[in-house]
Amino acid sequence: MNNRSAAWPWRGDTPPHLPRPTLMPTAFLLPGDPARVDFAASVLRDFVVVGQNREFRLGCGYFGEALIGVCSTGVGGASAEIATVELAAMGATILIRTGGCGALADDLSLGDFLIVQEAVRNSGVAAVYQPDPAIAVGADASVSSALLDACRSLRLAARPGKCLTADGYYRAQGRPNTADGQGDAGLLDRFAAAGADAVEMEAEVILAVASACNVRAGAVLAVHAHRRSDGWLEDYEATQRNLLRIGAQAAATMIETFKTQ
Ligand SMILES: O=P(O)(O)O[C@H]1O[C@H](CO)[C@@H](O)[C@H]1O
Ligand SMILES: O=c1cc[nH]c(=O)[nH]1
Repeated sequence: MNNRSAAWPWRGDTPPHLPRPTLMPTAFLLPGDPARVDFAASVLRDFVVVGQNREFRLGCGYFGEALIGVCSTGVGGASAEIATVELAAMGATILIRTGGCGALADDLSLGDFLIVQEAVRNSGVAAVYQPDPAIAVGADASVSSALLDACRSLRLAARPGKCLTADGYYRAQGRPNTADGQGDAGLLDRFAAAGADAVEMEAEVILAVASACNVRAGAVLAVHAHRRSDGWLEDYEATQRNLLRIGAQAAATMIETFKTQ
């Protein structure tokens, strides 16, 4: 018998998209790329991949005594919305995007980290959760502060700032859609004029959905590309491991902080 609800198609406490861990962490790191989940084995103790369905690869391990989950969101707002809703409904209370971005700000270099304080309003998926464009979509201040502290203690170059979440990678980020096509530098100028230090594809959605689900969320973004100098970080692996290290240290701090309050 099919007794699943179309409105909420969970089988009991099992979500329709994400694998469910037996022991559910309260804090999750959210890379876009499923391959980055496996890098967590070098950051978290006893790291185990729980499973993968579609773009959602999920694993768990320990940072000190803190149990931390890592779950890929896939590319873009639609799949990031699914991951955020399902993790929140499974009991996650802290979500930290650990992703890559294309920098716009001149003071950001390849391999630097941007700690997102706010997303410039742009994503259509985020607008479903916060329709008023005049209302800011921001990171939880305690998450941002824990991320900045983690960068400081790891001696990694980082600064707070604003990202812009695009609902596409090529034209939506001012790129051409053929190898010999023209990009749209004017779009990048408009993004920068609106306050964006960098462009990526999930953060505004995660922050907006997390807020609707009463979950604390933030984001640390590594500068994988620089759209002004046209630079591209080819040797990206160490930076991706540092993304997870920053996120894990901040998540462990958050878990400890909220345990003791
Ligand atoms: O570095 P990750 O987290 O995969 O995310 C970035 O990379 C993808 C584009 O290549 C988009 O998902 C963008 O946000
Ligand atoms: O330029 C970039 C780099 C990473 N991720 C993006 O979405 N854009």
